[in-house]
Amino acid sequence: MTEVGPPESDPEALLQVRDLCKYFDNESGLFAGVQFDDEFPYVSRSTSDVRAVDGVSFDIKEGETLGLVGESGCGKSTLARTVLRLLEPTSGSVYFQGEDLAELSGEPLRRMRKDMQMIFQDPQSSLDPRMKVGPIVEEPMKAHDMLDEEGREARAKELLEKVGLDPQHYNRYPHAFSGGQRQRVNLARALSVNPDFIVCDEPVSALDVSIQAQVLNTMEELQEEFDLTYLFIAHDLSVIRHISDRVAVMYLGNIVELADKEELFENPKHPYTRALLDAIPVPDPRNGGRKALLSGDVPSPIDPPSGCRFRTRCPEVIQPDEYDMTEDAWRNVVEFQRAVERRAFEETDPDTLRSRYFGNAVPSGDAGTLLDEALGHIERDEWDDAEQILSERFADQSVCATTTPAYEVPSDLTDGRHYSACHLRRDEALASAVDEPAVDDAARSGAGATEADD
Ligand SMILES: Nc1ncnc2c1ncn2[C@@H]1O[C@H](COP(=O)(O)OP(=O)(O)OP(=O)(O)O)[C@@H](O)[C@H]1O
Repeated sequence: MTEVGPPESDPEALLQVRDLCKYFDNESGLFAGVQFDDEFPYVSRSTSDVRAVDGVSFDIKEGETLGLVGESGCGKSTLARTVLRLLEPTSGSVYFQGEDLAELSGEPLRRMRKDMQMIFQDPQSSLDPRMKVGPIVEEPMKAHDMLDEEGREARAKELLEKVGLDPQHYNRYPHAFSGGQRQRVNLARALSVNPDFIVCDEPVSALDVSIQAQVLNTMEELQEEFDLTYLFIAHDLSVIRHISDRVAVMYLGNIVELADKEELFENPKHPYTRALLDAIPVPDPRNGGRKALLSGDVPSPIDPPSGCRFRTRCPEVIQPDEYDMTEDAWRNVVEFQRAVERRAFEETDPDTLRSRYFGNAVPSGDAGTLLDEALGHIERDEWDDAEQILSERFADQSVCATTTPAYEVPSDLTDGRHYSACHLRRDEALASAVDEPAVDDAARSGAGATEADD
């Protein structure tokens, strides 16, 4: 396990998450996923764990909204549930108001949970259709023995009004409300126990765009009025931009970038963040609606890439030190290696492949010899051998594969900190650490980078 989140912790933060991991066993059965070794103790770690959250660290300050964004399946919901200890962490720690949640159980944990509420994506299924909305809002108060019956009803009505609903609708059933209104009922329910912190897991994703902004505005007003702190999860960057103070970008179980909102959107430092921003739909249809999308699939969280998780799709993966290819020749090698790995073509003739993939720049020297060997294997239909040469001698030799990146870089647009898990930022991180030697240990010693351990 390797810590790959922002390294420093703010002791004043409301929530401190440190090196948090949540792995799921992907198989069932007595010996499923267990590897047998020749030596005692004979059994080592599970080989089929889904590493949904793998070494995540961040803080959330009181009163702020941290946006958490990433593609479907990157681990956002698992992270949220593990932070709230609805899921037991595999390792790592979560401190809330200075208390280690792992140390709590029974009544103290229950009390702490009152201060940490969650709102889910689907307002339809999170409301019991057989219950009227008044009692739905009162339910958490009842569970925590808050107020008497009359007091709870009065508070429920007051909260319905605060979230923008008619308190007269206390006796209506959820089906009588629209999607946006149902999400407002969820908000009222979460607020009923007077929490400090709310995890909002895609709360507006199921709503029409026109309704989304209204619900987001209400959430901002409530934050102000009730001194709330939000962890706000969304895959939609425009929603994240609307509501967040700071933004964390997640990819395959890791946080790859974290910065103030303005800094992140205007000055993204991680190629994955840039790719996400480039994929935002462009309103002008003459631009084709969307700009470049990421190529390739997200790798499996069961066997994630070593080093930087994004390296197998990264357009800017770094050339191994041992070669001295031109920028174009290296890009061509990367593209060819990925095409061979995906078996993206059937052509086997070396000259045709050379002109198709290396028209503008062919590697020379040792790299050229290796490429010739790989092309020879393809000509003989030995695809696995070609793939092995290209992966082992090129992709796996990159610093992006051998070392896990974790850098603190200067924030150009705001006073906040800017974390970027990308080796392209190493020099920047080191230079800023030299300017301000006391700032951060993580930006030294390979700027927090660690040898890949997988
Ligand atoms: N109970 C589970 N058992 C095994 N794997 C799981 C379990 N829950 C989640 N996963 C896997 O963990 C990874 C992260 O899932 P998670 O739902 O946290 O992602 P997400 O970013 O919230 O996605 P989405 O936006 O689609 O909800 C995925 O590969 C998912 O298949």
